[in-house]
Amino acid sequence: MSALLEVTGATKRFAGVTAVDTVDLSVGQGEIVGLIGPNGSGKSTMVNLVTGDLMADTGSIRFRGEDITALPAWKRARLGMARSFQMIRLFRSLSVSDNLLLAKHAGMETTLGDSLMGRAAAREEEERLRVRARELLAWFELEAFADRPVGALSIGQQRMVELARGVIADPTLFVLDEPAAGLSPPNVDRLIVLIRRMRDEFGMAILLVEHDMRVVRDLCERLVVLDSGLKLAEGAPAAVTSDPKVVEAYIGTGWKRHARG
Ligand SMILES: Nc1ncnc2c1ncn2[C@@H]1O[C@H](COP(=O)(O)OP(=O)(O)OP(=O)(O)O)[C@@H](O)[C@H]1O
Repeated sequence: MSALLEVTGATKRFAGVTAVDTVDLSVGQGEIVGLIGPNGSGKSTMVNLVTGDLMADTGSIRFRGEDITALPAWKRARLGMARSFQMIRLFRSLSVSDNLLLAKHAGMETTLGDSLMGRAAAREEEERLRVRARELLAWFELEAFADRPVGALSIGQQRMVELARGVIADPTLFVLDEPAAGLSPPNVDRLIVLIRRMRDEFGMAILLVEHDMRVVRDLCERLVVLDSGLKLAEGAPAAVTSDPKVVEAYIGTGWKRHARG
């Protein structure tokens, strides 16, 4: 069976720096794959190549059997790709509920859709969307915050809103860029449970960039390690995190401490 996502030989250079160097990466249907590596190893660049926020200089990307190498981010989103960002990107002055509704609208051809469906049908669609947003807010235990501006929420709650905002688009692949960043240990525990449930209940595959080794080891079925833009290792988390060349790449970065913790 072909992979859901198949990146072949992706390369991205920035003035003198090869941030990602001929990297292959695949994610299967419903699989949770972790992308790890020391600071500056190319993880964010790789994620941006997958989502279309950056275009690869060379290499190809296939998603759901389609060549998406030249597609912009919004077209990849429409094909079923969602993402979260390292620095949370939400509309801080808008309510939690409106952030979800806007996310779904961004994936719909609203103007064209309205005229094609007629106003009654558009209203029905709007109502369906509101019901789905309420369901998801309950799923993420955010109902009590539905009408609050996002900016008034804690970082942990904002991370949950980001996840809900991705899930409302019904993605087949959700790309998460450091979802545990800035979370307290109890919130990291909760995040691990929720991400696994997202995959199990909604059937989506997850590509995860993460520095927190507990998250990576608890959640991921496969790890891909980058170092200086190159793929250094790939495999099951236990084998990869004890691989001497992976440990060596991380020496001096503080990761060994996390890895043992
Ligand atoms: N827009 C850019 N312009 C120039 N150089 C860049 C740009 N983006 C990334 N780089 C460089 O590419 C390399 C890889 O960076 P990238 O952010 O992808 O690494 P990372 O593994 O995500 O790092 P971190 O773990 O610190 O987030 C680094 O040397 C970085 O300085």
